[in-house]
Amino acid sequence: MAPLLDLARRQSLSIQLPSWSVLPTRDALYREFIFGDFQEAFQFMSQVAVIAEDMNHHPEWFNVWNKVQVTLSTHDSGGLTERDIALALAMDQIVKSADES
Ligand SMILES: C[C@H](O)[C@H](O)[C@H]1CNC2=NC(N)=NC(=O)C2=N1
Repeated sequence: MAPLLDLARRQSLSIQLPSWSVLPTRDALYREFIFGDFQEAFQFMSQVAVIAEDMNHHPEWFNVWNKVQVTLSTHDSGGLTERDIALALAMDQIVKSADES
């Protein structure tokens, strides 16, 4: 079972994951992604799905048209672990690559 992030690591999150926030109500990362349309949003979700399966670490997400609201937490550990950071970074990389293409 992955260990929960320690305080120092939590304090680094705002630097490493500037587009994400830690929810006040639970130990989880949150980001809302906004795309041009549903097709782009779903394409993003499809790309994440492959990575999530590879990592065996899955997002909690909600999609309405061009928006994807993502919450990340490690259920087996009951809160934030390095696995959540890794998946968040992977998601950021997908949209960063898309923005640059
Ligand atoms: C059985 C399976 O390996 C576990 O349930 C994995 C799957 N994906 C997961 N995803 C997340 N976010 N947290 C987990 O603890 C987790 N555990």
